[in-house]
Amino acid sequence: MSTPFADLGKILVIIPTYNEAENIEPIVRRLRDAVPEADILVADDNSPDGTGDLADKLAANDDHVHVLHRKGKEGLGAAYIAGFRWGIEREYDVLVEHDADGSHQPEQLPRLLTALRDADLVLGSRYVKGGAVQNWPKSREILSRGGNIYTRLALGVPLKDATGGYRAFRRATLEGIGLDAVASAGYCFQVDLAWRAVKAGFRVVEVPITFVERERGQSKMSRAIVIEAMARVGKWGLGHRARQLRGLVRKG
Ligand SMILES: Nc1nc2c(ncn2[C@@H]2O[C@H](COP(=O)(O)OP(=O)(O)O[C@H]3O[C@H](CO)[C@@H](O)[C@H](O)[C@@H]3O)[C@@H](O)[C@H]2O)c(=O)[nH]1
Repeated sequence: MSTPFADLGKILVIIPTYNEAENIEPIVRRLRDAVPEADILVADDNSPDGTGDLADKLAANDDHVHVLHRKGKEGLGAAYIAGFRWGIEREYDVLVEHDADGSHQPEQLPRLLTALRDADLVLGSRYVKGGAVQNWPKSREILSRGGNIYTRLALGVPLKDATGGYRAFRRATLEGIGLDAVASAGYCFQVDLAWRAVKAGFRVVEVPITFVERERGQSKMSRAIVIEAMARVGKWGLGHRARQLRGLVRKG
């Protein structure tokens, strides 16, 4: 039987988890309902609350669900890189990033996949027309909007939401940007990948999503993650501007 996204090939949704015991079952169920042909990979960093065991139980009852057990908490970026490698080895054609906590709505995944037909990377965007955030503390929204302004100024990327984490990649995009070179551990990993894709000339498209603040469990956002992002993006920006300047001098 043909499925709505059969033309895109094999789809893998990667869910990184650290202490998401209350969230993992409902999010997997919603994803399975929203896009039944997609496989799911839970990339768990040995969560003390038993998320990995719960994911194993889901996998035991559903061939579409898989679990990657990692040895300990190494950050969101490292968990995604491991998940991407797992999916690339198994020749998935589309690899999706998806939070476990309900911030990303599985029901909006068809929108991202539809847009991927004419793109190499689709970013779920809170800050394009039609996008939104729901129930976020004002401080978090200011941090997120500020982070995106900082990114645009530093790197000159024409993206409204380069920090968001709801995305669909073609396998060729991940292969083309070279995962070996990605060193960001925390959420700045999102900027890192988007920027590399833009620089490499891939078609990057933003589609509106509604990001909903989690109801259960806790965000892993920390001061260290913010500092890593500011330092790395600032450093990349300086390098980028220096290269531009050298180019101008050479031309002049
Ligand atoms: N395996 C693993 N998973 C992790 C880790 N840190 C966070 N996660 C998982 O990554 C997802 C997002 O983590 P949260 O801590 O809930 O993220 P957030 O603060 O809501 O941040 C979200 O929005 C940011 C932009 O505003 C995004 O940059 C970020 O990627 C994420 O989507 C959740 O499924 C969480 O369990 C880690 O070290 N290891």
